[in-house]
Amino acid sequence: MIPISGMPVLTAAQMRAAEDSAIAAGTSVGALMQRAGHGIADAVLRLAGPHEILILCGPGNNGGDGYVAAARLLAAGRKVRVAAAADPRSDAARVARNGWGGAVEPLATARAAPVVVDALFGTGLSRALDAGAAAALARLVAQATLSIAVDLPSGIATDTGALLGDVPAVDVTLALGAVKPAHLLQPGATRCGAVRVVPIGVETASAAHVLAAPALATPAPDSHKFTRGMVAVMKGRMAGASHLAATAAMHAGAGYVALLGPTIPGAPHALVRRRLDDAALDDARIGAVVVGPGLGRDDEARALLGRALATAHPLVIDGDALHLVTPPQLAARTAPMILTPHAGEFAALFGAPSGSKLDAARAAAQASVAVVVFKGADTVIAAPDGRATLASAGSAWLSTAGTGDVLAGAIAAMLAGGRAPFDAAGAGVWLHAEAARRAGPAFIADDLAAHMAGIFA
Ligand SMILES: NC(=O)C1=CN([C@@H]2O[C@H](COP(=O)(O)OP(=O)(O)OC[C@H]3O[C@@H](n4cnc5c(N)ncnc54)[C@H](O)[C@@H]3O)[C@@H](O)[C@H]2O)[C@@H](O)CC1
Ligand SMILES: [K+]
Repeated sequence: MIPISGMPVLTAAQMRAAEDSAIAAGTSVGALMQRAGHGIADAVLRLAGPHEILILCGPGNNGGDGYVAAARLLAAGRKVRVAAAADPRSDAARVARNGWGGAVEPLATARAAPVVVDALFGTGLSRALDAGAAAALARLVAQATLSIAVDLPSGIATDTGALLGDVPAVDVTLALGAVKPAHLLQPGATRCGAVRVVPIGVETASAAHVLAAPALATPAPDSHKFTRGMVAVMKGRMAGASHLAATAAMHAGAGYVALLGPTIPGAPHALVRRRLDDAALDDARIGAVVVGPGLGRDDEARALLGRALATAHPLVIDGDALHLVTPPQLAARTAPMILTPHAGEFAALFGAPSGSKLDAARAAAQASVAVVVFKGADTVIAAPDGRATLASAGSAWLSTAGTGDVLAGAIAAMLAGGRAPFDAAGAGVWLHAEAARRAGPAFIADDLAAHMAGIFA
C-alpha cells in the first residue's frame, strides 16, 4: 500500500495500454490478476484484523481480483466468504473463480460481515449497477465496520469521477497499479475514502500526477528582499480581497509585496502601499502581478486589468478579472500567466467544461497558453504542454469568502520566488491546502494566510 502523493494518474484506457504492454512483454493477464489479488489480500490482512471478511465479486477482472484475494485470505487462515451476482465472464476471472475453493453466496441475499470488500466492478464499468446489485452493495457497506473497494468503488466512472448511480462511500480504496482520475475528481473522490496504490508490476507513466509537497527551502544566507521575489497586487474596488492576497504573498515567503492603488495605511506595516502610476508597474524587479481579487467588473476594473495585461510581468489572474479578460487578450501576451478560476469563472471564460475536469483544465490551458488552476474540492492544475496535477481533497472549511484571494497571493509568491509557472501554481495550491489543514475547523481567510508561515518551519 503506497500513499498517492506524487503518483502518476492514468485513465482507464491508459491503464489498459500499460497492462497490454506488460502482457506483450510476457506477463499474462492471470499473472497480473494474481499480483493484484495478492496485493489486495495483504492490504486487507493489515487493515481488517481478525474479523470476518466478505468479498463481493463481479463478472469481470475486478471480480477476478476478488476471488484471488479471497483464496489468499483463506490460505492465511482468515474467515472469509464470497458473494456474486453472476458467473465470471473473462477467462482470467474464471480461472480465479476456480482457484477459490469455497462457496459463492448470491449477492442479493448475502449475509453482512464486519469487513466488506467491493470487487464488483472496476475500470470496465460501463453503466450504473442494476438495482439489485446496487441495493446489496449499499446494504453490505452500511452494515460493515470497514469497507474496502478494489480499484474503485463500484458505480464510479473511472475517468471523470461521475457517479453512474448511488454509490456508498467506502473507508479505503486500493487503486491497482496507478491512481485513476476518479480517485481525485468529485463526486467520486469522496466515495473512495483513503486511497492507497497496490503495485501490480506494470509500468505506469503519465503526464498527470497527484499533487505532491513542494520543496520549501529557507532563504539562502545572501538572499535579500528582491531576490526572494517581489509581488505587486492591483488593488480593486473591494480592498479587503487585495489585502488578503497581498498578506498571503508575504506569508508565503515573498520578499517584497506592494499593494498598488489608493489605500489607507495600517497593518500589516510590512506591506508597501504605492500609488498606481506607470513607474509602479514598470518596476523591473516585479516577479508577479496579481490582478482580480476584489477588482470589480466595471469600466474602472476593466482599465486596471488592461494595465496589468499591458505589462511584461508574469500575471496571476483571479476573481473578477476572469470575468473581464477575453481569450484574444490572453493570446496577445507572451509573459507567463496563471489563471485561477473556480467553476463559475471557468465557465465565464472558457464556456461550460466538457469531458472530465482534468480534460477541461487541459483544454483551457492549451487554448489560453496559460497555466490553469481549475479550483474546487478537486483542484486540477494544467499546463499548456499537457502536464497536469490533481490535488487530493483538502479541508471542506476552505469554502469561505477570501480563501481564493489567499490562494492567488500564495501562487504569486511562488512565481515571484523563481518557480516555473506550473510548479508555482502547484506549490501555491499545496501550501494553501496545508495551511487549511493546520487551521482546523471554521477558520477565516485571514487565519489561513498566517498559517502558511508555520509550514516553512
Ligand atoms: N486488464 C488487466 O490486465 C488487469 C485488470 N485488473 C482488474 O480488472 C479490472 C478491469 O476489468 P474489466 O475490464 O474486466 O472490468 P470490470 O471488472 O470492471 O467489469 C467488466 C465486466 O462487467 C460488465 N459490466 C460493465 N458494467 C456493468 C454493469 N453496470 N452491470 C453489469 N455488468 C457490467 C462488462 O460487460 C464486463 O463483463 C480493473 O479495475 C482491475 O480490478 C487486474 O486484475 C490487473 C490486471
Ligand atoms: K470495485
